[in-house]
Amino acid sequence: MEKIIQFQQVTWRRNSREILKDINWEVKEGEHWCILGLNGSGKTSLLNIVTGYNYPTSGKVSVLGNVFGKTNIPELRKRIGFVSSSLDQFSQNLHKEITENIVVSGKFASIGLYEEVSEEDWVQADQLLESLRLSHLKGKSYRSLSQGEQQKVLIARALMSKPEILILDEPCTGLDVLAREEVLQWINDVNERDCHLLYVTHHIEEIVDVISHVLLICDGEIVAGGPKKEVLTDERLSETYKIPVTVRWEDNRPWLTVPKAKVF
Ligand SMILES: Nc1ncnc2c1ncn2[C@@H]1O[C@H](COP(=O)(O)OP(=O)(O)OP(=O)(O)O)[C@@H](O)[C@H]1O
Repeated sequence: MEKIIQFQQVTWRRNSREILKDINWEVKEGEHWCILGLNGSGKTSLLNIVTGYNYPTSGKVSVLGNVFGKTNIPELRKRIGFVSSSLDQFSQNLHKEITENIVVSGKFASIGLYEEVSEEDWVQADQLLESLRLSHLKGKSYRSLSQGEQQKVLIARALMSKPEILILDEPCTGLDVLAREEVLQWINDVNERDCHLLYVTHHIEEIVDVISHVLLICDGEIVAGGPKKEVLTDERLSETYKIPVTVRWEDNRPWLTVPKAKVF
């Protein structure tokens, strides 16, 4: 089985502080991972190594068969889709655009359309919108969409370049309960493509069926990584979140209970 991501004894140091420590992690073909950890635990730093924005201080990294240090990172990045709230920095441009323009722009890693779009690209965007059940949003400006629809459009945009890895960094932040369930169900359904999800969240109940594996990080170190049912235990999550917690499963989805906390 091909390895999609492989970290071997990876550390990442900044200002003489070890932010990631001795990370050993493997994502294999067909696996979809969720990454959990407190604020500042190192999730973004880890993902920035996958996308080549951070370079490991020591250790070995390979992504999609490319060994870091011997590979063309910009070329590799074209094979990785990324949806994060940091896209907000483009929001002024984004809000004016209509759905299909935003989706097709995913081909060029831009927000506005500055390059010639071929007939083929429009057909692909059209097919994508249809297969993702988003055709009804065509012609509508981004600003007129609900937050849930906006998230779906950004994910569709990331899929336009047919990524082999899709990073979703807290895609449900800011959504109300109903919109969140809709987006989660949609992610669950649409992920029948040859694309490996890396899903970051602070809410374990967002670990829907499609996510097969979980990585727990605490203070830059891996607490556990593996099949979700093995990893999401009271003990390991309590260690990750530094507070006693209990997990219960409902319809194959985990939920967290936190005991009454002392508020200082
Ligand atoms: N470029 C950098 N230089 C110095 N320190 C950094 C850098 N990037 C991240 N850090 C520090 O590394 C630690 C881990 O940060 P990181 O953003 O990876 O955490 P995170 O788990 O993604 O947090 P959050 O859930 O809040 O997004 C933090 O203490 C952060 O301040």
